[in-house]
Amino acid sequence: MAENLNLFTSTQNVIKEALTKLGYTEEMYELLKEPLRMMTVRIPVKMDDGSVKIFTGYRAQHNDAPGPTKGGVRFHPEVNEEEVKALSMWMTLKAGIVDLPYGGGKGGVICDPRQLSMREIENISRGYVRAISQIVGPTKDIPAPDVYTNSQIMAWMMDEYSRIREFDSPGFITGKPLALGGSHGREKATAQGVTICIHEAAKKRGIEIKGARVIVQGFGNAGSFLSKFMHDAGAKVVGISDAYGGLYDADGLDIDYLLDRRDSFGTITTLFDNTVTNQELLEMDCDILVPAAISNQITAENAHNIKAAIVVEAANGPTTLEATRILSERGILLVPDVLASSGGVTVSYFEWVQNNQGYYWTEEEVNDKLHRNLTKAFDNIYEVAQTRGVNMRLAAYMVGVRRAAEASKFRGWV
Ligand SMILES: NC(=O)C1=CN([C@@H]2O[C@H](COP(=O)(O)OP(=O)(O)OC[C@H]3O[C@@H](n4cnc5c(N)ncnc54)[C@H](O)[C@@H]3O)[C@@H](O)[C@H]2O)C=CC1
Ligand SMILES: O=C(O)CCC(=O)C(=O)O
Repeated sequence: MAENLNLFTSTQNVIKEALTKLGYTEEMYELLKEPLRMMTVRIPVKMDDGSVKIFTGYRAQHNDAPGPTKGGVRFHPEVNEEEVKALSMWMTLKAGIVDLPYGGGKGGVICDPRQLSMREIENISRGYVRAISQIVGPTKDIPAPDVYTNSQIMAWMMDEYSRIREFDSPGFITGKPLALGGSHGREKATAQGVTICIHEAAKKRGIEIKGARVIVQGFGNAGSFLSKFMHDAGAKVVGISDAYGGLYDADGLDIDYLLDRRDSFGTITTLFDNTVTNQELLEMDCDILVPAAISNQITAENAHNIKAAIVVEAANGPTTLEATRILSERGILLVPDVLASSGGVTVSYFEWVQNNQGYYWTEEEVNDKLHRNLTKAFDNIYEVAQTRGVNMRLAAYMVGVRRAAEASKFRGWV
C-alpha cells in the first residue's frame, strides 16, 4: 500500500490517537480534527513589467479556545490548502507544549520569492494583509515568519495592518526588525530551541556534543543558525543543504565561510561543484540529523538507511508517520517538530508580550526564559513517552493537544 504523504490526514490520525489515549470523547476529536476557520484569498499584484498577476493565499485558524491564534506565513511555490491546515494544527500543539496562551494559526501564499523583485514581494505582503485583515489582529490571530519570509516582510505587513486600522499595531505580527518592536533573540530562536533539544536528546543517548557529527538539511533561518550553534559547541557539522543540493565533508565544513556566502533565501550550494542530492545527504554518516527545510523528507523509502542515532526535526513535518515508526523500531531517538521547532513561537510570544507591555527585555533575559521553557517541555514529553510507552511524537501530541481540549471544554464548546 502506498505511504500516506498527506500532512493533514496524518496529523488528524495522531491527534485522534492522542485524544483517545487521554480519554477525550469523539466530539473533542470532531472539534479538533480541522481548523475552525480557513480563508482563501486572491491577491492582485502589479508586477514590475506592468502586468497584473493574481496570487492565491491562505490563512488557517485551527482553534482559538486557549487565546488568539498564532503562526507563521510561508511564501513558497508548493504552498497548498491541506499543508496550511496541517501547519495550523501543529501550531496549536506547539503552543500547548511550551505552555503559551495561544491556539494555532498558519498562512501561506503560493509564490516563489526567489523569482520576484523586492517591490513585487512587498506588494504581495501588503496585498495578503489587506485580504485577511478582517480575521487577524493582535488579539485575534498573530502572524510571524516561516519559509521564505523574513523580518522585512513582517515590517511591511505590520505597516499595512497599522494603516488599515489607523493606529500603530506592533503586536499584530512577530519576527519584526528590532527597530519596529521586534524582540532580541527572535531571529535565532528556532535554532536556539532546536539546539536545546539536541543537547537534551544527546544526554539521553550518552552522546557528547563535542566531536559529534551533525548533518543539517536546509540552510535558512533555522538551519544556518543551528549549524553555527552546533559548530560553536564543538560538534562537527559534516553536511548541510539547500533547495539545490547538499555539501558533505567527513572532516567538517567551514560553517563561518558558508554563513558568510549564503544568500537571503538560504542558498549556498550553487557556489560549489561537488554537491550531493538532498536525499543522498540524509542517508550519509552522522550522529545527529536535523531536517530543517521542508516536509516529507524522511519516508518509508529512506528511513531504513538513516545512519544518525538522533533525529531532531527543526522543519515542520519532515518525517512521515511510517518513517517515524521505522526510526522508532530501529531505536533512533526522534525529537518531533512540534517540540523541537517550538523555540520560534516561544520567542514570538515574548515579542508580543513586550509589544503589549511596551517594555523590552535583553537578549539574555529572552534566552534564559526560552531555555527554561524548552528544557521543561523536553523533559515533560520524554517522561510521557517513557511512562506511557509511546514514541516522542505521540507523547508530544498528547502534551500539546491538552490545552486546546481543556480550553474548549471550559468554554462549553464540547
Ligand atoms: N523560521 C521560523 O521561525 C520557523 C521555521 N520552522 C520550520 O523550519 C523549516 C525551515 O524554515 P526557515 O529556516 O525559516 O526557512 P528559510 O526560508 O529561512 O530557509 C529555507 C531553507 O530550506 C531550503 N529549501 C527550500 N526548499 C527546499 C527543498 N525543496 N529541498 C531542500 N531544501 C529546501 C532553502 O534553500 C533554505 O535553505 C520550515 O519547515 C519551517 O516551517 C519552524 C518553526 C519556526
Ligand atoms: O513565531 C511564530 O509565531 C510561528 C512560527 C511558526 O510558524 C512555526 O513554528 O512553524
